[in-house]
Amino acid sequence: MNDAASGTAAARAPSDDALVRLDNVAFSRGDRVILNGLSLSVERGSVTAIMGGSGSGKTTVLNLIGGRLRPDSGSILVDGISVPDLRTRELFALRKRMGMLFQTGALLTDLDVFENVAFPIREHTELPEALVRHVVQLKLELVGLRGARRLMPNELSGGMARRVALARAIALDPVMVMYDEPFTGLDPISMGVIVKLIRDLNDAFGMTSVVVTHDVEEACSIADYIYLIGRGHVIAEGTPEQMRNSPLEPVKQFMQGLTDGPVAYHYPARDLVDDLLGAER
Ligand SMILES: Nc1ncnc2c1ncn2[C@@H]1O[C@H](COP(=O)(O)OP(=O)(O)OP(=O)(O)O)[C@@H](O)[C@H]1O
Repeated sequence: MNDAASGTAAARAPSDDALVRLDNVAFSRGDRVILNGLSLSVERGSVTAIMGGSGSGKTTVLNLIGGRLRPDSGSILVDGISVPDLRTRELFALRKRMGMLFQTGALLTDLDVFENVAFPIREHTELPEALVRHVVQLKLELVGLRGARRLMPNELSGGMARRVALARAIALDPVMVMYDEPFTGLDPISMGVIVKLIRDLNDAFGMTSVVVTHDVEEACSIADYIYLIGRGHVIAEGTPEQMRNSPLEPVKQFMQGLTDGPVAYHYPARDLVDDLLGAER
């Protein structure tokens, strides 16, 4: 890692130990270019944060890594495997190795905590019931909620629900977990708990974590390496310290939470005057 926060994906020396590598990825939805020449890599065993303004394409990147979306061009390798080239069954197998904690974190509302965590195990394996129970208890113990296993989702606080979702994301012992906005809507204490859990689980089990977030403080406290994306590609990258000290305006703007600056705040739209004077379109 060198010369970071300098604004290009080439800032980090290439490493053979990347679990995920995106190279020159382009992705559009209709006429709208979302990603255009995005390159990044995620080192094995690391916690890597992907930051960027709203709508900058962070969730899209996770969906591309997980094979839920296909790039228009560029390559996406996970553990050396080209994700866009996988057939459905192979993709399914790869996804078992990737835990995902979605932004909405939705637990299945009709199932209790225990059954929510058991769900992916029952879906993806044929483990005998006794072993399923064993695994679920262990996962719940890791997030401190073994005692809450018979509660229903509507009986949980936001922080507890997030922890259950985390236990579910690691139920199948994934090599990598992707977290989409894991801190959103949590009070500072619950946020601190989730930050610590993500870091501790990553380190204790030798996992690799990718965390998409807007939260600068949390990203800096949890991540080994940060990518800031905008305008379809990596604007800057570096360790938290390098990002904090970056002289680049877009990085300063983002790290200091300023709405005015080079990073676009507005979703692309036609001219305001045209909208105010023109007919609805
Ligand atoms: N299913 C979809 N259909 C059409 N456009 C979409 C769809 N999902 C996302 N987009 C658009 O793609 C762009 C990137 O979305 P994405 O969710 O990746 O951004 P993000 O950086 O994760 O944003 P946020 O932080 O607000 O969640 C946005 O402009 C969004 O409107």
